[in-house]
Amino acid sequence: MSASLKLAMAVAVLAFALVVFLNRRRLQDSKRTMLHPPGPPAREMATQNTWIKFQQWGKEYGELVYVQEENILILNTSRVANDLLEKRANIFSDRLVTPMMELCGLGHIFSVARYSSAWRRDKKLFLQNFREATIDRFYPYQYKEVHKFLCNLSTSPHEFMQHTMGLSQSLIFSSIYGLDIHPNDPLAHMAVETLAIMGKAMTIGFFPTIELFPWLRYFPSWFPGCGFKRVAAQCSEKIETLNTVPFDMAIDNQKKGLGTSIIAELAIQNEGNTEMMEAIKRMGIASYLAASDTTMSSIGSFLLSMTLHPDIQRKGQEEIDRVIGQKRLPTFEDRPSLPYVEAIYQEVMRLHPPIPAGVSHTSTKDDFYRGFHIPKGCVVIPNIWAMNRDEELYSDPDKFMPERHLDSPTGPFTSINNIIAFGFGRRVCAGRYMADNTVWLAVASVLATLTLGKAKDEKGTEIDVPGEYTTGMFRHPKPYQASITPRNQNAKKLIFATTSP
Ligand code: HEM
Repeated sequence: MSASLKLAMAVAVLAFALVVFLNRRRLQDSKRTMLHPPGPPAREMATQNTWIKFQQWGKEYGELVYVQEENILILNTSRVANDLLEKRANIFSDRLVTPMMELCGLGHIFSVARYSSAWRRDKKLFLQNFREATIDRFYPYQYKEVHKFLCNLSTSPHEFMQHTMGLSQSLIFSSIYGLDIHPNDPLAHMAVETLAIMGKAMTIGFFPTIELFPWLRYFPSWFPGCGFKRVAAQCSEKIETLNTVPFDMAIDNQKKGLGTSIIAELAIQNEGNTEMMEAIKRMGIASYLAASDTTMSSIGSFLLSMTLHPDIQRKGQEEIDRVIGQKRLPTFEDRPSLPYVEAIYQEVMRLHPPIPAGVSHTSTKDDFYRGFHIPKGCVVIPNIWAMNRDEELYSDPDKFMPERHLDSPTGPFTSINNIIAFGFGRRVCAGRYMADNTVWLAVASVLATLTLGKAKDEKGTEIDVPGEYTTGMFRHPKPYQASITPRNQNAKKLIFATTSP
């Protein structure tokens, strides 16, 4: 090749590179000047009750609130959530996995994992086993655990919060692994602790040093400001134990003929397939981590709502007496005949979503919506709390009012897709059919047999119930005192008949 040809080619390559460079610069500049949705500066972000702050911002800035320095977009109505997270699910289905989450060993838990082929395989496995058509395989476990819950509430009513947690935990261990794990079992304790750390690790602003200086992850835990590493190491160790111990126990039980389970059956079907075995393990731990705090929160909110609203409780009880009578406990077959009970359930899910600020989605490319630019990598927070209190959809939105569902055009028996508490699009709750059944059965069974009310002090004066909730990723009623008694002798007999052999 002649020298002049080489020179010409070099010039051409340089010119091409310059054009690409300038184009990219122009694109970046234009993106920088593109219009983002309005919003406050990052310093106004809260770490407690974030959903309430986001709701207030919604009133100030509108349905879309953008925190530019953090590339965070808050969605305050189901309309915008539907447009972005459902209709544009190809863009808005990723998750943000922060360095802290990675250190905690959460990166591969599929409920919080990145949107990838591994996630798709795990979700498929999950949906195959938790889809609506086969969800009745969990009925026997749900009946057993809810009936045990009724017994526990009758025998030690003051421990109602522990019983609610026990129900949510035992159900998942029994229905997924076939294990009878008592709430005092070290495994159950470990799971509760893991969830607590997980909630913190996923809350923006909770571990500020690692968020601000991600490279600190490479420093030892004794280094000033690196205490988060100790927390993360504990979490990751617990996750490993939760991933393997119940799985191994389930397989062992199956081999010894001590009982089967969905996990053991899947493991046997896929013996020798290491990839699938790992996916089955992940399904187990993902179920546990996603199911227990959420189910417990919903049932806890139901108990609190009945304590605070005796008139509503009475209407629910009257419907059950009228439709089912007092000679048996409610079953899933009764559900379509109990509109008021359904309305109570729907109202609990509306007013008290267990994850009020939802689980964030992340966008995988630039997008434009309503004339606004939503940059790639944007953390999208679906503020379920505000969506469920949208004044355009719900009159007097802060009021516990089951009747609103009876009066709505769709009636109380709406599609599960309309229960916003279960999230959105491709990341929608994978266990929602199971969760929906468990919470409904607990609601109907408690109404059928027990009466909740305010506890009384030694002078016979009612003890106030402030109706307060915890803050954090999961929202739970704070401890309070309640009176829980069987509705009558017949109800007592029904409750204890369920546990007699
Ligand atoms: C009342 C009970 C429950 C509520 C309110 C609830 C709510 C949610 C929410 C809000 C999400 C995030 C959705 C999103 O990203 O938009 C989610 C995800 C998930 N839930 Fe639930 N959940 C409940 C019970 C359960 C149960 C019982 C299971 C399993 C047995 C479960 C398994 C999952 C899984 C695996 C995911 C992750 C889905 C994904 O990332 O693709 N959940 N849930």
